[in-house]
Amino acid sequence: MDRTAEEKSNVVEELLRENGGWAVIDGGLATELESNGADIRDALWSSKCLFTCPELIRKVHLDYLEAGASILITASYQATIQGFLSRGFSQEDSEALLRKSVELAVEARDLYLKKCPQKRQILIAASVGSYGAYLADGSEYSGDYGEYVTLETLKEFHRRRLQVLVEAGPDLIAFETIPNKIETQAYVELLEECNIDTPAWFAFSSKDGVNIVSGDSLVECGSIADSCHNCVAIGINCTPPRFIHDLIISMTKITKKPILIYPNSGESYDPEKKEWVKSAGGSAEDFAPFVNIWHEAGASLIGGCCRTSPDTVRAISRALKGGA
Ligand SMILES: C[S+](C)CC[C@H](N)C(=O)O
Ligand SMILES: N[C@@H](CCS)C(=O)O
Ligand SMILES: [Zn+2]
Repeated sequence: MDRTAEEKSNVVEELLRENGGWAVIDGGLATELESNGADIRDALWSSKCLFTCPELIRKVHLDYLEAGASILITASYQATIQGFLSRGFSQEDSEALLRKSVELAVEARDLYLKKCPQKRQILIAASVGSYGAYLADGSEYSGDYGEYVTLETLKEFHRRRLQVLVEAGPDLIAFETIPNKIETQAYVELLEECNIDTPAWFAFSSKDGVNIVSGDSLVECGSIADSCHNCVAIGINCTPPRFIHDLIISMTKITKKPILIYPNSGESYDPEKKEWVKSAGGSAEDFAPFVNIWHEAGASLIGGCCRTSPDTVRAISRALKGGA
């Protein structure tokens, strides 16, 4: 049965209510695909797996559900029509690959619920990575697109991709690793212009605990997201754990919507080698002891991003249940 626009927009609130005020997002999908043997050192990054090993994506989604996640983020972060076309796929096949990312997560949810004795709500969030992710040069961590990329360029870039993902029926759209104000604005305008009624979250990335990675103001970008009718949660992803607390405090000042955080391990990404490099930031396992502090500070949706694993999600889940 089709859900009404109002039912659709309440999914996050309902999940939080059912769960007692918090919910666990999954961990790094790409990271776990790599840990399972996938080679994603490629311009399409993890979205390459949509045509090379779709069954592995389904397995990794299942592993995250078994670890305690209630929200699965699809393998579409770097899946774009332009990226697939440049690899020789037709328009039709490119759109089918985008839909496939949502279908794989839905299949994992169905498989999990079939064998899970305790039924629980599980949401599918369709990942939309930035234009910088598509460029495959790590520019989602700088937000520097040069002077020729305009608001209109970005809207044109994302428009059909967003429509196809929405038509595949996810519960949510996850705008992730948003690096700058212009792309935030592009997403908000597209949701409106395309009459999309699927709820969305806006997750920004930061490398200083104050602003988002481009240097644009978190307060300003968060407020643009907050004023968007579709927006049901705002937060931070793929950011070192040591910055998270201050960022949550900043966000509590600009929104009453649920705050989400899913940090990375604190390592740095080398876009040329497509490898993560150890830094003083520590390891993913280190952040589980902080999740209750982050929850008390105002975050209600908590998970992990790059270089986190089902073990991270298990530890987050245990900590929030009071077992850490
Ligand atoms: C979130 S980053 C690690 C994704 C990969 C990057 N866009 C690249 O293509 O190198
Ligand atoms: N959700 C993405 C990473 C965003 S930085 C993935 O792991 O595939
Ligand atoms: Zn990440």
